[in-house]
Amino acid sequence: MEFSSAEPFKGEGCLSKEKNLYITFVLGGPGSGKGTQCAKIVENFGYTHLSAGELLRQEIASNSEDGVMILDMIKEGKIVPSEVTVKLIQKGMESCDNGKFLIDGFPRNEENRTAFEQIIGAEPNIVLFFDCPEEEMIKRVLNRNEGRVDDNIETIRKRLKVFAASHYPVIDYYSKKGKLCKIDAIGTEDEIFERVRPVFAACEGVQ
Ligand SMILES: Nc1ncnc2c1ncn2[C@@H]1O[C@H](COP(=O)(O)OP(=O)(O)O)[C@@H](O)[C@H]1O
Ligand SMILES: Nc1ccn([C@@H]2O[C@H](COP(=O)(O)OP(=O)(O)O)[C@@H](O)[C@H]2O)c(=O)n1
Ligand SMILES: [Mg+2]
Repeated sequence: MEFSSAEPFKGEGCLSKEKNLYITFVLGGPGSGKGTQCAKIVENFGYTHLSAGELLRQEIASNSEDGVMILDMIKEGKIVPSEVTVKLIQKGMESCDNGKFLIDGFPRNEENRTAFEQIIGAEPNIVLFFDCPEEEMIKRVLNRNEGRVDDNIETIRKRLKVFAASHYPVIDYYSKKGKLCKIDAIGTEDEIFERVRPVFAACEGVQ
């Protein structure tokens, strides 16, 4: 486990002036189990879960100005312009008293990463990366059954290509900073959570 950063981040951004932020980015390909494990982390460690994809889907559902553009991008498996996504994450963070956030499905590329740093003015304490083989991710997404427009084989293939092309620089960046915690995402949901638990249990004492 390459992970060292346990201190809460006290930066210059508007959010971080108001409260101690403790931010975890949760990364992994489509179907790697990010949302499933986030629910368990929330249950056990009291974090606020902000899924970038979910925030974007809510924006589509609310018929906002950007909704049509976001829907087009999601249908094609493309990454929505970072400013749009980061503003939604910012709203989610600001509307919450708790400073402990799980930011799921973000940053998906370097542009996402730098936009977060610029707009929020904070960086993550930990980055979880769920490492899962493509065939397993395809199987899980096709069985997901949540009625999502992007859970079909054609869009999954596109999303996997985007993932393969864009995630590595982000992972590498946080690995070099000693913040990356890579989790083997094969196994039952409970088995995987037992790999996740120690990461958060180790931080309990310093929050
Ligand atoms: N360890 C696991 N083994 C088998 N299926 C899983 C596992 N974890 C999650 N799933 C299922 O796989 C699908 C994708 O999981 P999800 O948490 O939505 O992944 P992600 O948010 O990374 O796309 C869901 O239907 C979920 O119930
Ligand atoms: N940071 C992000 C996260 C999601 N998205 C879009 O939202 C889609 C669904 O993201 P998601 O995180 O809900 O998907 P899963 O990995 O959970 O299957 C992605 O394929 C992108 O089109 C984005 O553009 N930027
Ligand atoms: Mg998800």
